[in-house]
Amino acid sequence: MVQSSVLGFPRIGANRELKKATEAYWQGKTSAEDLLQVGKQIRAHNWKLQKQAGVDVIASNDFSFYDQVLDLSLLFNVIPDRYAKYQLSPLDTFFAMGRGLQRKATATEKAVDVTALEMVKWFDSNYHYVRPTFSNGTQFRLNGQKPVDEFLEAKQLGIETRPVLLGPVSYLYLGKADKDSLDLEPLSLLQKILPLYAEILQKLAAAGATSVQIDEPILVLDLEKKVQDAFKTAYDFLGAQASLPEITLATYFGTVVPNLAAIKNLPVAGFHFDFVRNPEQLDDVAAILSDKQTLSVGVVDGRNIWKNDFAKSFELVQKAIQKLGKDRVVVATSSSLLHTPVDLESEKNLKPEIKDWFAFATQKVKEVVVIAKNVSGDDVSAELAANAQSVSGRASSTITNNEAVQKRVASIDEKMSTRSAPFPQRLEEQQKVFNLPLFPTTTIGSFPQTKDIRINRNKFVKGTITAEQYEKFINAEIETVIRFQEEIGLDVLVHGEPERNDMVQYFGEQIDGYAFTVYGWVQSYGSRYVRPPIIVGDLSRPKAMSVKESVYAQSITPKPVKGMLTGPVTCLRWSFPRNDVDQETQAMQLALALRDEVNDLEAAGIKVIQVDEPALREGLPLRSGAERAAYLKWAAESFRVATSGVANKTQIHSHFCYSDLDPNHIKALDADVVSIEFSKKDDPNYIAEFQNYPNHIGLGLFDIHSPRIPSTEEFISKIETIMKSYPADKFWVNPDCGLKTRGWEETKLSLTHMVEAAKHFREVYSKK
Ligand code: MET
Ligand SMILES: [Zn+2]
Repeated sequence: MVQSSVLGFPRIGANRELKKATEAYWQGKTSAEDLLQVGKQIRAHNWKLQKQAGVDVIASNDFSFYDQVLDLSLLFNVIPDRYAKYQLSPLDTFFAMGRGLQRKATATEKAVDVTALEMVKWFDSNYHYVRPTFSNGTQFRLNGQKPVDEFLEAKQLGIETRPVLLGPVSYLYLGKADKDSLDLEPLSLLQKILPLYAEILQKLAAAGATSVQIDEPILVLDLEKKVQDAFKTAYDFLGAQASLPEITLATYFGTVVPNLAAIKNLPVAGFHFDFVRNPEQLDDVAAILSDKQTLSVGVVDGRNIWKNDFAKSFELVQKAIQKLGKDRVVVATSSSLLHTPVDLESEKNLKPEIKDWFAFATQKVKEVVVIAKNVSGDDVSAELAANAQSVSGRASSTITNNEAVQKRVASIDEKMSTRSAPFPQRLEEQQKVFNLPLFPTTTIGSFPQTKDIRINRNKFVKGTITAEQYEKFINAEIETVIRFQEEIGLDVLVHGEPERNDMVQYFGEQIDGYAFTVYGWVQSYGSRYVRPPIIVGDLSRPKAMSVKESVYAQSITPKPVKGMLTGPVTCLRWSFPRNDVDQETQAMQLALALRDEVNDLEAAGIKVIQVDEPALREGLPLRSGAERAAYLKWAAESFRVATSGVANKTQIHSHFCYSDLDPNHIKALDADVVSIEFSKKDDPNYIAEFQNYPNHIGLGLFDIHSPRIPSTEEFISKIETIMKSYPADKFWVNPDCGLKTRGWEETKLSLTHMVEAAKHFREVYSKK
């Protein structure tokens, strides 16, 4: 029998139980025990679901209350002193590292004030992990035994699982040195951390685990020789330990072929690779296996929602079987299913024709089993026939094709993607319009999405309030936001985005060619989940999408109000894209829709327009080379197509967050002003990288993921640090990102302090 394997299952619960439980705990409404109980229920549910579907290899330790990388930092005691010193419970230390903590002293507890660790994109996905942060003083030791506890929990339910752990080389490589130890090279800690891996694996073996999945996702990156060599050091060490479970070394989201030398001859029981992204790697990877090693063939996509094409998957798995034999091949998901929504069956509003094209995590689990059964010789003819029908139905559907859109994309030329004057000239014309002071202040767009906003939006969606009532409500919200910004003296205002459920979904709903789910949530970071819209066909904009709200906001204030749009690359990346049309084409279709919107905003009197591209970086192909160069070219071009239809005096802003951004990547967008997430980068080298950025830039001054309120002095000292290597005349003052997840109280104070700091520097400079 060919075995079936699922590398990980979404942990948020079918009804976002995890979000509700963690947030209630953070707000002090429930106890730690309550929270732990919810985690236990979700895990049990997920394991049983997979067991019942007939999956042979089910993962454990794929659950986390915040992030699986942060779990490992807690497990290995990689806890910077600024957290450890408060001696919080392990759970609270964990959350403090993930999201920061600011707590006033009480009769029994000391005050706590600490920012979050850096959060970074997980490869090219929209998931974010908390970056392991190492110091010279880090005391590695095991802190609890989460993987063992969860293995035993499943065992008690009668379910044998395969624990999953992020591997030592990837764990270190994805981390960084803390600001007190900048010379520390994380990989130099390998010898210190390997004994901990051995220890936890021994404990797992003692608990009855016969095999483990160790993820080394960095094997799909360009790796220097010393990183490649670290694999041999690490796995030879583990291979030499007595009584460890068998190791399946897993990697995904790309091809492993350029790094094959690093994993050849490693003493592991088998490998897992992603054959959805790179089916062509089969011959090369099969060639390096020793004759006992198994190959887990990832053919069910862990990153998208399209139904598997069984015929294609069989062909690939059969090919693997021909090379290796049935008992050395495992049929698997390409990666963890963390990146897919939980269950398609919850969706009642999708058109049946379209719904038939999708598979969510619960359906993917079944697909893996069907494929394994079929190659094992079991009769699954009914499943095969249904699958073939839906695959061919999608290919020939009229929903997917719009000729007018295809023609317009073909007509895009150089002129459409170039502003009519270079930046210095545009700036001069813009200064005449805006007459902004030095250190102009602005925000990134959204203001707190209060409960009241959500309640009214729901009422409107359900039809219990009329469109007029809803508009009145939204306008009142906009007015509150405008008045507040005027009051504290911000220079370039925003309308606050109260009408938006989500920055991509809001536009997607107004663009033809998209489909939407009701329950299709996917974890983005911590308790923040997104519900990516699905691109099913050619994309076009039937009418203006954002003009009404922007025009209203501008009508009630003399200060400039930014029009706010989500850029083409971000709309693409934060949707589930089509897999039958290339990404460039989808981005250009979106760019044209946005170009019409930008032009409409300008015509309606909006003088500053921000087109956000927070996902620009995550779309970057993981390896350097032709594919990456091509991406950078079309990504920048799509932004310019969207924004180049305006006059010189219209100021185009853009915004980036969530990632290490290379200033060279954003230069080609030619936006007049960009804002980037910056507050958690305590790295002077990173600031210096932006020194020569030609246009204006605002380096984010506070972390909007944390409720923590920085003082005016803190802002001043931050700005001072940045100014050591950054010119004052290009300096914008703004937060890291939008404020939608924050409360009003902290928003008011943080922004007030930020504006005070800007005013301080204006004074200083007016005296110079
Ligand atoms: C993730 S980037 C968010 C940008 C958006 N304009 C906002 O302020 O929320
Ligand atoms: Zn942002």
